[in-house]
Amino acid sequence: MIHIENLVKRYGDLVALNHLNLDIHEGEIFGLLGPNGSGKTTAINCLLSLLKYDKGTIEIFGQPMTPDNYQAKQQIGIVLQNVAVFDELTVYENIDYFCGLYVSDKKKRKKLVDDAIRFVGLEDYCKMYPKKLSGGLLRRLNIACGIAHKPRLIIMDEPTVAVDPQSRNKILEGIQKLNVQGSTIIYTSHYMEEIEQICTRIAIMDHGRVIASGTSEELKKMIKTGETITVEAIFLEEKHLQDIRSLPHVFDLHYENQILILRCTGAQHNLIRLLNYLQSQDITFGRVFSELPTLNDVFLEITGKQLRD
Ligand SMILES: Nc1ncnc2c1ncn2[C@@H]1O[C@H](COP(=O)(O)OP(=O)(O)OP(=O)(O)O)[C@@H](O)[C@H]1O
Repeated sequence: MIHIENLVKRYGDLVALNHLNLDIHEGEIFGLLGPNGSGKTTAINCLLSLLKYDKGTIEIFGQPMTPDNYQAKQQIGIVLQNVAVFDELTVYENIDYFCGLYVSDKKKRKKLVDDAIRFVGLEDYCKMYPKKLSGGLLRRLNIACGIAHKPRLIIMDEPTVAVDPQSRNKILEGIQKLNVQGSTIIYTSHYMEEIEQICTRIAIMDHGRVIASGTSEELKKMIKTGETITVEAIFLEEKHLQDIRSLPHVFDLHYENQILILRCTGAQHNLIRLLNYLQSQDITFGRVFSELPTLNDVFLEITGKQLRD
């Protein structure tokens, strides 16, 4: 459905997209995950022909995407980071206005607007003006305005930034529902939990290019980390650290402020082996937990830095 090849976008000397390649297929909830400044919004803006780029090609629905490709634009719904609604119009009127840009038939439009209102759970707020809405409700309105015309492709750029957990869950559930109803979705975020929860395929971006892509499971299989074990309130001497470092399957050890963090390759009994060792040395400790790899581990291993700022 979307083919982006070798896309380069510069802002003066800054290279925001550095030979970006992306393929997105019909039916996916495609997640673009990356830290602040990695180029997600720039990529979306180029895809929508809102920004001129320096090099590369973008195809959408099998045609080149250009500023005057209105046929393609009609089939796209956009929910951008900044809420863009009219303060002079009520909730209902706002959604009706945006839907009216695509659907002129009044009867058909009424049904679409009603569907969108139900969809984001704004039934009780139809007559309210945006200024009276909380941040979370305003975001939901922003989404309803972007998706009411039931587009084939929906692009959402960080729709949950600064949203309360209840609204966030509602938004995430809604995105999955839209996908089931037939829309392909591109979802950008720097929240890896959200991306993991809803996306069927993920591209991790850093410095304007894709550094890894696949399903969440595929991405996690690409890395060495199979398990991260944390032990709190533990006092260890250098000799212990050396012993622990040489336990089977341990490939990285971090010890600071009496917290031990061990990264192990995917193997059974890593935790038991560590606990047996601590017991054999009469070492006391507080909380212990073992975690499976996260997308942050994928990012950390590939780039050497955390996904979060
Ligand atoms: N209009 C602009 N002029 C100059 N530099 C820009 C402009 N827009 C973005 N940049 C820079 O381009 C890089 C990519 O920014 P972009 O907003 O695409 O990243 P992002 O991954 O969407 O980040 P965020 O999660 O913060 O939205 C950053 O270094 C940013 O500072």
